Amino acid sequence: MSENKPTVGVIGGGAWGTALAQMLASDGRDVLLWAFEPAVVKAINTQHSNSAYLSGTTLDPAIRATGDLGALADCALLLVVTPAQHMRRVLKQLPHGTTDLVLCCKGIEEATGDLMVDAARAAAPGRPLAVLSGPTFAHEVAAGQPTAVTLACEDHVQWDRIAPQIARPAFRPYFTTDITGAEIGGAVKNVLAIACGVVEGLGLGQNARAALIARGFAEMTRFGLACGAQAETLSGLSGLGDLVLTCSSVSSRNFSLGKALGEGRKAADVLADRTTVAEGAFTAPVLQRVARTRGVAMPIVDTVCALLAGEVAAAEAVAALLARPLTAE
Ligand SMILES: NC(=O)c1ccc[n+]([C@@H]2O[C@H](COP(=O)([O-])OP(=O)(O)OC[C@H]3O[C@@H](n4cnc5c(N)ncnc54)[C@H](O)[C@@H]3O)[C@@H](O)[C@H]2O)c1
Ligand SMILES: O=P(O)(O)OC[C@H](O)CO
Repeated sequence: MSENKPTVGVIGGGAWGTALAQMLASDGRDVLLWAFEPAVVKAINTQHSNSAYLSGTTLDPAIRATGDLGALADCALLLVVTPAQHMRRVLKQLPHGTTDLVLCCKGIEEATGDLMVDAARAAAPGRPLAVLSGPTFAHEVAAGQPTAVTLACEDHVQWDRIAPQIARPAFRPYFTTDITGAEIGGAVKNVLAIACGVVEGLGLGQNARAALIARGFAEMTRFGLACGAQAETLSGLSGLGDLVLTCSSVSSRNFSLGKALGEGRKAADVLADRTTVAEGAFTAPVLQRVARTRGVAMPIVDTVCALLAGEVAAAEAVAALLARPLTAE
């Protein structure tokens, strides 16, 4: 056990929770990771691996796993890395405490339309909340490759508590107090990445993908501003930065879902074949609902919703987008 550095807890043993644990352990600190599946707990503790969600990485022995959320009670900081739709239920099982929760999941809660921060506030009252989001493929972070993120905090006091525990030579957080903006960027980019994957699956070329990224960013910005986000956050790491990453690579589960749709597969079939999460598939319908309530036009998001629901074929969906009335940029 490390003598000087407090143990950090990670809630969620998927690719991202495991990669964050590996990154956190890289300065010799102990990390306690809660995983949902007993087999993942066992594999981390006995084989120092998580082949179910992050294959090919030998985990630092300073990472221990548990299936008991109560075991995290003494951790100095807790990173929350469950899928968005499971977060509220998991946090309700966490013992009461005043340790900071750093929310690392990207999505909007389907049942309520809540951002993660609102769901977490209700599920774990009394805990200070921060949001970590940005262009972060898990396998690259686990391999120690340079990565920068937005760490949205309530204030400088919270930042001073959390940032030193998270920053590493190759993992660089940037400060903002715009928690809403950091959340919205991460949630909306997943839906837009599905659209970019469709373009790839249909073989429509690089011009079309760049157009979708730019017009998608316009949708993200309209929605974010309507929800009180700051433009600087939306054009930063957690917004535009993550949008560019996720819209450019089949390493993205959202992009690869879209690619499969473009190739003619049904969303339900693609998702049934996976154990990993494509958050955009869950966020898209609730994002559409909230955007309509707020009077925000999001035609690309609408198109993704129609595709996911199987209401339209990919080629028709693209044709309909291109046939919209000409307008100002
Ligand atoms: N993978 C990445 O590169 C990455 C990067 C940044 C953010 N994120 C975000 O992190 C969050 C977690 O994604 P991930 O990639 O680590 O997951 P993953 O796709 O690798 O794994 C799925 C996770 O879901 C969990 N799970 C399944 N059923 C559950 C249940 N009933 N209750 C609680 N947990 C359950 C599994 O234990 C596993 O941890 C998502 O919101 C994702 O958008 C992922
Ligand atoms: O694989 P995706 O599409 O969930 O993207 C992972 C991360 O959010 C990229 O920042």
